[in-house]
Amino acid sequence: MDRSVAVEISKDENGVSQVVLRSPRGASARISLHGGQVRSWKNERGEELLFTSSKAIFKPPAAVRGGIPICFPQFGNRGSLEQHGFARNRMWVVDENPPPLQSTDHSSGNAFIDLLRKSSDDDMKSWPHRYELRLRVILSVDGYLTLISRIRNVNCKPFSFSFAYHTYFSVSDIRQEIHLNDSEVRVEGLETLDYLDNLCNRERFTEQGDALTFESEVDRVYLSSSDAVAVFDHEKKRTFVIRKEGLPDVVVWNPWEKKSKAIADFGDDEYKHMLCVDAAAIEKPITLKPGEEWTGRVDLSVTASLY
Ligand SMILES: O=P(O)(O)OC[C@H]1O[C@@H](O)[C@H](O)[C@@H](O)[C@@H]1O
Repeated sequence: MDRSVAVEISKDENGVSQVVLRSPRGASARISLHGGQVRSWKNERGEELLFTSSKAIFKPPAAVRGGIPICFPQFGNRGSLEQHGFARNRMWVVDENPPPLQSTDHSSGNAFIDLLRKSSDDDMKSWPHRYELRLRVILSVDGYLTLISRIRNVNCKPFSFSFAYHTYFSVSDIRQEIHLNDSEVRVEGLETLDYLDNLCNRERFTEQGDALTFESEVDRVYLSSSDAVAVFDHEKKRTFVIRKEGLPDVVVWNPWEKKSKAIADFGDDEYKHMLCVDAAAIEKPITLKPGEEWTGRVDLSVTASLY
């Protein structure tokens, strides 16, 4: 594929560069250099697959409420840094000459872009470590989205970090109570796992249900999950499949009614139409010695449901 056709670089309304990837069949993904954040992922019919709040603030430095913000080097408030770390609030650059990635074959016509964030003096004030964070975003011919992050320690001492692809999926209506007979939105692949409940001081519980359905606020970190998790959306007749490598944990978050009202850049009723399911490394932070590199990969696919 002629890469120049599949990848466009332009500026958004705030003058921030953004990259649009297009598949030959009409799917697209838009990535902003603000936060290295995937802002949009559309299928071949032009339907948006990621949620973005109608109250999202697009002016840097705040992260945009929606899409796929990158949480690094901290997840949530589990540390002394700002919530979810600083990577999502910083400017990234296009990496014109990234080191080769062994695992991925792009010869089949996938569109992709490489972004880079290097530690700045600002970062060093709160987190005194030199790092390079590379992100490759790939849109396959089928319209599937792959994000591969590589973090390298370019320091002379070890450091540890947490990481998450904080993925806001767009769903029809998450509320179980309005669906009498069926779970319109449910998550499978987390059955029997232990999780840390952020709503109960991170206490550890074991998932009992066959599938996760939703009737109130959820804020959990599922531990050591299998490498595939699925989000079924009955009404939209589609299923997201999240496959991951190097990312043992899965965050599931929905703020529900009361919390939504307390989030300034989030509409009061928008909780009904979003669900965050994040591939992440949280419980056991990753430690890198000088010169070492870590890779965390997520593959997001969406299929039409068969029911
Ligand atoms: O408002 P933020 O910083 O984007 O975070 C949103 C949520 O992100 C989730 O991943 C966390 O588990 C929640 O605790 C948090 O409230």
